[in-house]
Amino acid sequence: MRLSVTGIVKRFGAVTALAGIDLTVEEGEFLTILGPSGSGKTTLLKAVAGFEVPDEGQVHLGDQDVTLSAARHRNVGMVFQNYALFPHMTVAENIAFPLEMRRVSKPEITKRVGETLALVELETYGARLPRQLSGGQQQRVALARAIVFGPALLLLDEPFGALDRKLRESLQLEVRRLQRRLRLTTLFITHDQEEALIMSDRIAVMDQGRIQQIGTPADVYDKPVSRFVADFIGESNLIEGTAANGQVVLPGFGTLAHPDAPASGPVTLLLRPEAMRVGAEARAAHCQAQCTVLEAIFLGLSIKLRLRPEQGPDLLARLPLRPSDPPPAAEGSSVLVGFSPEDVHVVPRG
Ligand SMILES: Nc1ncnc2c1ncn2[C@@H]1O[C@H](COP(=O)(O)OP(=O)(O)OP(=O)(O)O)[C@@H](O)[C@H]1O
Repeated sequence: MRLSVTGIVKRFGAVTALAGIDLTVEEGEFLTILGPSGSGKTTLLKAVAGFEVPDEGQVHLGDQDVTLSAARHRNVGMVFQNYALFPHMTVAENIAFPLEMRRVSKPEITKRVGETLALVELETYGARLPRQLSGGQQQRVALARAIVFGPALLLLDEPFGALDRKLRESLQLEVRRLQRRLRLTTLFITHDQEEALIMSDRIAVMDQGRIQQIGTPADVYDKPVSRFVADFIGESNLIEGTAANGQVVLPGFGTLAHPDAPASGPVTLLLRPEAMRVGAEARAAHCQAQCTVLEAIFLGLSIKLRLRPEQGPDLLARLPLRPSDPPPAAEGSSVLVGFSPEDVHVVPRG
């Protein structure tokens, strides 16, 4: 079901946790709230779930205003970081619990628990206790319990936070597959930008109780609307310049004409490490500078270079690597580094 949040404000004493949030999650959409610690993600999720009453604003699920409804009346499934399974109940009993609360008949419960166990690929685990499962399996049980009753909305609060990297990656894909298959409207919270980019239809980037930008993963990565978003998502080089007479002057790199640059005044350019041209490739670039390679970090499929130009801050470059490629630059050597207008994004000033 469609979720819409309008004008939500929540204060805790002098702290404004949410400073006016407007957000719509379309039916079947996977929307991620991404933001640093303290930005208001959990408070927003609680207002949607019904654990926190906002000071201002409304929450609608479909056509229904649920702003003041109790959590148990909202038909919302939830998964948190710390599993929160009932330790004394078996896996099957845990999954049956929301159905029992809804007074579903015994045979129907047995049927639905079986189906949902199969969905999360735990068919043979129904009789186990949570402590007899791995962390990843427990999280799949928590997911099964959250979806077994066919919720209108699924809320996920850092559900993979406690898992190791490999398990986290496989569960991310599994949850996404399941969410797509069931067309579950999903609101997902994370502070992990990589996870947000992998999983989401859209990402809302939050800071200080406000949504700074909302868009597809490609939008927020390629066209951040502010310095904060550019810096928070992915690795970035932010280069300061000054616009005058249709040209941006970049100390040490020369000048660049860019259609999005202002006519005059300060300009911040975003240059992603993978957009940087190094060595022979830099020769045809509009802007160029000789840089010292401070560090060359081998990453398997690519190599990351930390570069020091004669003027301005250090820069990062990431170059793809094939197994037969010779190392592109040694630490301590000097390389030509460059970029052209199509490689950069002008970060709006706000
Ligand atoms: N019950 C509360 N009483 C007082 N202040 C609170 C309460 N809950 C949250 N806050 C404050 O509101 C702000 C937003 O907190 P919130 O937990 O929503 O952030 P978050 O983005 O989820 O952070 P994290 O990623 O660390 O969980 C913070 O400044 C926090 O200290």
